[in-house]
Amino acid sequence: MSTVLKTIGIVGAGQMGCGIAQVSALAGYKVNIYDLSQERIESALATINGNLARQVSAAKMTDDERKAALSLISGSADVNDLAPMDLVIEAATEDESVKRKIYTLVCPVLKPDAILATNTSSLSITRLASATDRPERFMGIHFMNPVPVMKLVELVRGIATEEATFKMARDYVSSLDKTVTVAEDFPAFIVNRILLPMINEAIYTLYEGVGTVDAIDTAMKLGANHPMGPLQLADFIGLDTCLSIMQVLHEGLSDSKYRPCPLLVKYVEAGWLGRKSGRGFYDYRGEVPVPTR
Ligand SMILES: CC(=O)CC(=O)SCCNC(=O)CCNC(=O)[C@H](O)C(C)(C)COP(=O)(O)OP(=O)(O)OC[C@H]1O[C@@H](n2cnc3c(N)ncnc32)[C@H](O)[C@@H]1OP(=O)(O)O
Ligand SMILES: NC(=O)C1=CN([C@@H]2O[C@H](COP(=O)(O)OP(=O)(O)OC[C@H]3O[C@@H](n4cnc5c(N)ncnc54)[C@H](OP(=O)(O)O)[C@@H]3O)[C@@H](O)[C@H]2O)C=CC1
Repeated sequence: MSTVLKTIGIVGAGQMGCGIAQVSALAGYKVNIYDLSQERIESALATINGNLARQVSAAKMTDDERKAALSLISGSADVNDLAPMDLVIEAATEDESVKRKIYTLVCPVLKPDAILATNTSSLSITRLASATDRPERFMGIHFMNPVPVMKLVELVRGIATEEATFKMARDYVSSLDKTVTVAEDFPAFIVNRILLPMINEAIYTLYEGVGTVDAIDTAMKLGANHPMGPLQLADFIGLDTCLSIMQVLHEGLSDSKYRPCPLLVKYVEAGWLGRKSGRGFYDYRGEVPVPTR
């Protein structure tokens, strides 16, 4: 555990917020999750409990460890409950206007010396920092999905981020037994600058009829040794998040090679967001995922 930070606030009880809460509690931090509705919080706590219970069943953790971790996590739809937190990590929807509104709400509640971080996949840290009252104590702490499994965390400084802030974030990430890589504040940083164009190209490959969903995913799993096919991974990340990242790359780098595939745009417009909405390139409503094209 970090010697300075003891309490972690999380904004956004989605898939990333749950994962960050889980690994933080397992490392001994007291965690408070904030989201818009109590219903969302309850569902997040149930997800975290389910993940920990699976670890207990697989004899990877004792039931006492599960209980100890759960006892460190609380959640509420009252933003004032973030007031005592030393570090608050915003993991809400990948939409700049949503994040800006959250900072307007959260900053007045926080201790003056609290650190505010964002788990954004792509947005400018410097620009997000300008919507806070503490650009020097603001930075990107970018976890990968699924958080409990993936070893990497990208750290991204904005132009105003102080060295003390960066060091505290690095110590926190190391205390979770994760590996830090440092990225400069460019659109989508390192992992998504490389990964998302590959996923977008896989969607173009489907759109142009080069292969079916199954053919494309099998090709990349068995032909390139990827643990998930690119369309399966897109569904796992969330197609809304994939589209937002491609839009940030396209606009931020002004290069047509990052143009989001029109099929990706259509799926998001249809509300087909991948696993989290029950349908994306696969249909998740049955026993096993079924390719939709
Ligand atoms: C968009 C961004 O901003 C950045 C990103 O995150 S990009 C996405 C990066 N992530 C990836 O690329 C993931 C690629 N996929 C994989 O690595 C693997 O398919 C996977 C680790 C997700 C699953 O691996 P697998 O071998 O097929 O499955 P499985 O054997 O069931 O699971 C392996 C472990 O992961 C855990 N796991 C799997 N999915 C999980 C989830 N959603 N949440 C928590 N734990 C999970 C399992 O419990 C299991 O743990 P143990 O080894 O302790 O038992
Ligand atoms: N998915 C991925 O693979 C990765 C995502 N990220 C990044 O992490 C962040 C979260 O992504 P992810 O967890 O996948 O997204 P999800 O859609 O799973 O979760 C987002 C959560 O934020 C909540 N939310 C929306 N608006 C507000 C608000 N104003 N106040 C509080 N909570 C709000 C949503 O609530 P509701 O559903 O009610 O709107 C939802 O619970 C994004 O910035 C994303 O880019 C980073 C790494 C990997």
